[in-house]
Amino acid sequence: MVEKYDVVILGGGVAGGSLAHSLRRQNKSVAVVENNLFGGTCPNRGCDPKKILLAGLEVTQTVADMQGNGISGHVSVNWPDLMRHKRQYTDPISNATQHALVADGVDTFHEQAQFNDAGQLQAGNHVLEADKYVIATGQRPNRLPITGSEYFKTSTDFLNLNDMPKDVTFIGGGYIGFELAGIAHAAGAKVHLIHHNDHPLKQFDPQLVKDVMNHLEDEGVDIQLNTSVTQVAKVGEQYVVSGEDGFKLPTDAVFCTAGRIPNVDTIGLDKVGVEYDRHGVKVNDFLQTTNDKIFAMGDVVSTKRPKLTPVASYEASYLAEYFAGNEAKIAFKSIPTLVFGQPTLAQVGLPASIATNDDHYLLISNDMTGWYSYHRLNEPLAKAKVVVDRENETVVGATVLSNHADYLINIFTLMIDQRMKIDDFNKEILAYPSFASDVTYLV
Ligand SMILES: Cc1cc2nc3c(=O)[nH]c(=O)nc-3n(C[C@H](O)[C@H](O)[C@H](O)COP(=O)(O)OP(=O)(O)OC[C@H]3O[C@@H](n4cnc5c(N)ncnc54)[C@H](O)[C@@H]3O)c2cc1C
Ligand SMILES: NC(=O)c1ccc[n+]([C@@H]2O[C@H](COP(=O)([O-])OP(=O)(O)OC[C@H]3O[C@@H](n4cnc5c(N)ncnc54)[C@H](O)[C@@H]3O)[C@@H](O)[C@H]2O)c1
Repeated sequence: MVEKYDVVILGGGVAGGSLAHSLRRQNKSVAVVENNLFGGTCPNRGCDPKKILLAGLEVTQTVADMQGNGISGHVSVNWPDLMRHKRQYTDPISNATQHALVADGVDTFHEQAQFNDAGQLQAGNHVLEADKYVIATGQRPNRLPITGSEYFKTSTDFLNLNDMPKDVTFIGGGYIGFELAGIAHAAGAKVHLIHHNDHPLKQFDPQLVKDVMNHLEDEGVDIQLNTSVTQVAKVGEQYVVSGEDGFKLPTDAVFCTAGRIPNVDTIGLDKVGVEYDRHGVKVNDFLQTTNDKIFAMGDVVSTKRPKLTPVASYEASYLAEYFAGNEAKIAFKSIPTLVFGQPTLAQVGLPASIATNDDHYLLISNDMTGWYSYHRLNEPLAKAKVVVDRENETVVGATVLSNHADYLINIFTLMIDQRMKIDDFNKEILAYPSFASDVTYLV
């Protein structure tokens, strides 16, 4: 029997779940098909569990920074306890998310979703038919196609490690490689981070990336740039990572952190004429695919924009409005991006480099390390670069490196999106002393 809906959503992650709830508020009949954990990557195996495990780094680093400044005695991470702390949060997520959908009147299917030859959606033994379909199947970890790739572990494995190995290696210096390297180091592992060229974290300000790397190296993390890994072999209980020019590294665990690939290959897109490339499903300015009944949103979309949770939610909100009859094109706002750690590196809007070649912009750089807010906890690194549009007297870009860069970058994001005049911002009465009140000294 064919089950009919207004909208069927493939993938019950951040984007899929959020759209389903919004569509129920419009009294539309909705089904969500999820083949793994409801809630998707972010709360189960991404942002949230990662940030809980980062607590280990935050606490140990803060105590270390404060030695001799009123704090004595070191603390260490008990990984199994920290993992239990994480699981207390993550274990209930999938069931709770599915129950919330069901309670809202959404039909949920715990099945692999795939289009069939008739253009309907097959979900196990169920055949679902809808006026509109939305692909929100996200991404999965990339496995570099080298000899021994079967030995690779992924970010999902890392976020579920029962015990922290003594020596761990990450291949790929992107967001995930850097964030997990910081967590593993704080948990007591000897950490190696191997990157194939000389610009890891290529989306970020190169000088501040250098500061992050110097800091990690001072802490004892081994960073190998310009090293292409060609093989992983199992030797006894260990693994040996080999690369060009005789590179050899014995280690206890190898995590492939060399990017993520969109889940486009197993959902029958060719049967319904939906085009995609290696970055994901191709969409127009209405998030519509090359089949006008089928839309796509979130990480699975082919785009150069950062693939992040708030972007997935934003696209879900856009589609809810579009399906309600508001047919404006999607317009993106500034997207702040962060590499969480101690320090955290955060960026939004135009990069600092733009101001070096264009007189239209003024670059204001500050080393905030000695400032009150950072002196308090004796933070070793606190820097900010703010790009100002000279004519309009507004902030158009910012990069921040500090343990609390996430607070500041959100303030700069608001200033950019609201096109707030710097003078107007400086007239606000903000709680003092706080990171936000420091912004007046940064612009
Ligand atoms: C380790 C890690 C850390 C991250 N940290 C951050 C962070 O700090 N901040 C941030 O903003 N973003 C972060 N992200 C990115 C963030 O998790 C994603 O941008 C977000 O989850 C995207 O939401 P989505 O709904 O598009 O995809 P997902 O949340 O991945 O949801 C897609 C869902 O579709 C399901 N699915 C796939 N194929 C099928 C199929 N054939 N049938 C049925 N279901 C299917 C999947 O199981 C999944 O549940 C992180 C990601 C990772 C991996
Ligand atoms: N804090 C956050 O917001 C956050 C955190 C984690 C993940 N994410 C999201 O998840 C996505 C995926 O993260 P990611 O770190 O896996 O991807 P990424 O694209 O950021 O980084 C992958 C890195 O691996 C490198 N690489 C590629 N091939 C390699 C090779 N053969 N050898 C060595 N290095 C190689 C790339 O040059 C790149 O620097 C991000 O783009 C982001 O959207 C966000």
